[in-house]
Amino acid sequence: MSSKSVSATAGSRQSSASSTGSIDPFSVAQVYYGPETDFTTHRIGNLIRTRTLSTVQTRSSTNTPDFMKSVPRRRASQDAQSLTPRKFLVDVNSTLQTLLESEDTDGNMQITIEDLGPKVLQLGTANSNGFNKFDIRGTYMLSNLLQELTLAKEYGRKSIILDEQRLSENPVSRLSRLIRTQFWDSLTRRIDASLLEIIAVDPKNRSKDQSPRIYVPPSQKEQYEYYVQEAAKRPHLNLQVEYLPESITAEFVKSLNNKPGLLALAMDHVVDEFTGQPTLRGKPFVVPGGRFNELYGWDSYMIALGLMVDGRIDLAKGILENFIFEVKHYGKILNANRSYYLCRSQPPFLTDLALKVYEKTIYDPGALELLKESFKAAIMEYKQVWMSAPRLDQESGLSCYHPDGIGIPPETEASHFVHLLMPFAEKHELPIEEFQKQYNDGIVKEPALDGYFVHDRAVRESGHDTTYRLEKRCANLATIDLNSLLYKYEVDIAHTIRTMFGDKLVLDDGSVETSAAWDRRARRRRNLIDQYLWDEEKGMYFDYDIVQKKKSNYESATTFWAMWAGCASPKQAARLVSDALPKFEEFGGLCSGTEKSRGPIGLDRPNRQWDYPYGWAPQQILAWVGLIRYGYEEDAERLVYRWLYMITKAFVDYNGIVVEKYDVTRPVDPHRVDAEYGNQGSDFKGVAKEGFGWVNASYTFGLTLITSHARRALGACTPPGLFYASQSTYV
Ligand SMILES: OC[C@H]1O[C@H](O[C@H]2O[C@H](CO)[C@@H](O)[C@H](O)[C@H]2O)[C@H](O)[C@@H](O)[C@@H]1O
Ligand SMILES: [Ca+2]
Repeated sequence: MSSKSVSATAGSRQSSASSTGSIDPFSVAQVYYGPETDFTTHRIGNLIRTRTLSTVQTRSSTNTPDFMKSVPRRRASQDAQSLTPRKFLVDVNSTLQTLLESEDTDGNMQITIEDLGPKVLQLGTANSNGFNKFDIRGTYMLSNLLQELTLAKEYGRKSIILDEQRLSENPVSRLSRLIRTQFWDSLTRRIDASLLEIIAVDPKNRSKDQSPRIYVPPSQKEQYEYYVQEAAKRPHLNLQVEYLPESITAEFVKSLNNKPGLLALAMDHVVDEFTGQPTLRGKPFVVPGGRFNELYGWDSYMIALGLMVDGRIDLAKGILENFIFEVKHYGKILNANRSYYLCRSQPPFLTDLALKVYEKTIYDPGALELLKESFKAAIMEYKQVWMSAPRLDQESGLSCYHPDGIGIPPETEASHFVHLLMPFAEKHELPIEEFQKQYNDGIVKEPALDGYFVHDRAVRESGHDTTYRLEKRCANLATIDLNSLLYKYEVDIAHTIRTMFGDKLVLDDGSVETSAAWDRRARRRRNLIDQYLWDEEKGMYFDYDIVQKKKSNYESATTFWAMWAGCASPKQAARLVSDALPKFEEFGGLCSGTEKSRGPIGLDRPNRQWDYPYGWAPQQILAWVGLIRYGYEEDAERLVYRWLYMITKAFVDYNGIVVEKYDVTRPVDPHRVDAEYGNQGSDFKGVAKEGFGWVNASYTFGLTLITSHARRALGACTPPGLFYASQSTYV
C-alpha cells in the first residue's frame, strides 16, 4: 500500500472557466452552474449580495457578469444576424415549468419523440436582456434544455445565462463529453468515509435488515478498525462492521442472506489533509449503475476499456488493484462485492486488464510490480477457481461456470422465481414467501429445485443471466466464452512470464512458474476447443454439454470470443465471418443469440434478457476486437457504426438516455426492453447522470474504431443502411 496525501474529489478537477473570465459553453455542470457563473450574486470585497433576475434585466455595465463582458453588446435587432454564438437569459423555475407543461405531454419528466407537444419554445437572448426571443425547436434541443434546467435547479440556480451551443451540440460530442466529464465521476465509488452513504446503498437488499453493513476479511485488522471508527462518527447510518471467517462456505454465505452487506476492498494508507493524521482511503472503482452499486467482475473490465480511452487511468488501475485484493482475500474475482456473491465469480479478464493498465502506466513507479502482482493473482485464480472442482471437467479438460451456493439467489427481483416456485409452494400448501424460507433453510426438501439452482447460479456466474441457452444446464456446459477467456489467460501468462519476468515468476508460496508450462496449457486448450466446441459444418463454435456428451445447438454471439482470445485459426475466423456473422448482425449491431435458437416466446415462456432480440455492450466490444485482430476491419467498423448509431439515436430521441442493454432489432426505441428486471438507466427524471457503465465504455471505445467520416455521419444521425449505401457508391 502506498502512502499518499488525500487529494481533492474527482469531480473538482474539471474546471472549465478560462483565465479570461469567459466560461466554456461545454463546462461540466458543477462549473457551468456553479457560483462563478452566478450573475445574481454580486461580489463587493468579501461580501456577496444576491440579486434578482429583474435587477439583471436592467443591467448596468457594473453588474455585467465577467463572462458576458466578453460578448460585445449589440442592439437587440442584431441578435438575428449575430455570428457570435447566441446566449439566452433564462429564469430556471418558470422556464422549466412551461417546458414540462407544454412539451412533456406524457408526464414522465422526459422530453422524447413520443411527446406530442408543439416542439418549440421561445427563449429570450442575453444580449437583449431577454427581449428578443428565439425558438428552441425539436425534441433534441428541447430535451437538452430540460436536462440543463434540471441541472441548474439542482445547483440551486434561479436564473442562468445558457449557451445555445449547449442545446445544439453535436450529439456524438455531447454524449462522449458527458461520459468523459460526468458519467464516470457519477459512477465512481470507494469504500471509505468519503462515500460510505452512497456505496452502502443496495437496492437489491430485500431482507428485513436494511442496516448498511461491511464485511471485512479476517486479516484486515486495520480496515476493520477504520470502519468501526467511521461508523461511530456516523451513528445515523447505523453501519454494522463485521469480520468474515477464515473459511467461506456455501452454508455461511447463505446464513448472510438476512443481513447482506458490502465486502471490503483494497485501501491505501494516506495522510488526512485536514487532520494531518494517517488514515485509510479506499481504492476507487466504477459501478455499472442503476441497481448495480458495487464492483462487478466483467463489467469492470469493459468499463476500464472506456476509462482508459477517456484518460481515467487512475480508475482503471483502481479496478485492477481491487481485483487483486479480491483474489487474495475472497479467493476469486467476485461476481460483485456483496455478501450474496461470495461464492460466485464472473467471466475472467484479469490478464488482459493488467496488460492494458501496464501499457498506460509503463513509466510510473511500481508499474512492473503491479503487473507482477496481477499475474500472480491471475495464476492463483486460474488454478483455484477455473481449473479446480467443481468448475473443471476432468474428462474433457475444459471448464464450466459452476459456483457453489445454497438456495435461491437473494439478489434477484422479488418476482423473478415466482413462476418457478409456485407449483412447489402449492404442493407443500405454503404461501410462497414461507415456502422460499423453508426451502432455503432445508426444512422443505426439493431435489428438483436444488438442481435448478445449481444451474441458475452458474448462469449468473456466466454473466449471461438469463438466457434459454444456459437455463437448466449451465453448470454442464463447457462454454466457448469461458474456454476462450482461459485460453487468453494461458497465452498472456506465458508471454508475460517470458518477456517481462525473465521466464521465471516466483509465487508467494515459493513455487516457480515458467512460460513453457503455460504455452503447453494454451496449445492443449486450443486443441480441446477445436475438438469439442468447433462445428466444421456450421462454421462456428458451440458450447459442449459434458453430461450429454454432445454440443449444444444454441447459436450464441459468444462464438466470436474465440476471435477475441486468438484461439481461432485464420480459416476458422473466415468461417465465423462468412457463416456466423450474418446470423447475428441486426440493425443495431450484434444480437446475443439467434431467434431460431431462442425459440417461441409466450406467457409460459417469457423473454430472457440475454436472448434474441437483445444486444449487449460486452458482446459488441469482444466481437469488434476479435474481428480487427483477424483483419476484418470493415466488418468491425460496420458493427461499431450500427451499435453507436443505435445508442446515439436513442440518446437524441429519448432525452439523453443510455441504458444497460438494447433491443437491436428496434430502430426507433431500442432502449425499450421488456424482459426480466427491465432496463437499468431508463428511470431518471429530467436528466440522466450516469448512463450505464459498459455502454458508456462501448461508446467511448467504439468511437476510437471508426473513421472521422463515420463519426460525422453518426453526428448527423445517418442510419447505417444509408451510410453504407452512400459509401458503396464511392467504391
Ligand atoms: O440481480 C440480478 C442479477 O444481476 C446481475 O446481472 C446483470 O447485471 C450485471 C451488472 O451489470 C452484469 O454483470 C450481468 O451480466 C447482468 O446479467 C448479477 O451479475 C447477477 O449475479 C444477478 O443475479
Ligand atoms: Ca415525456
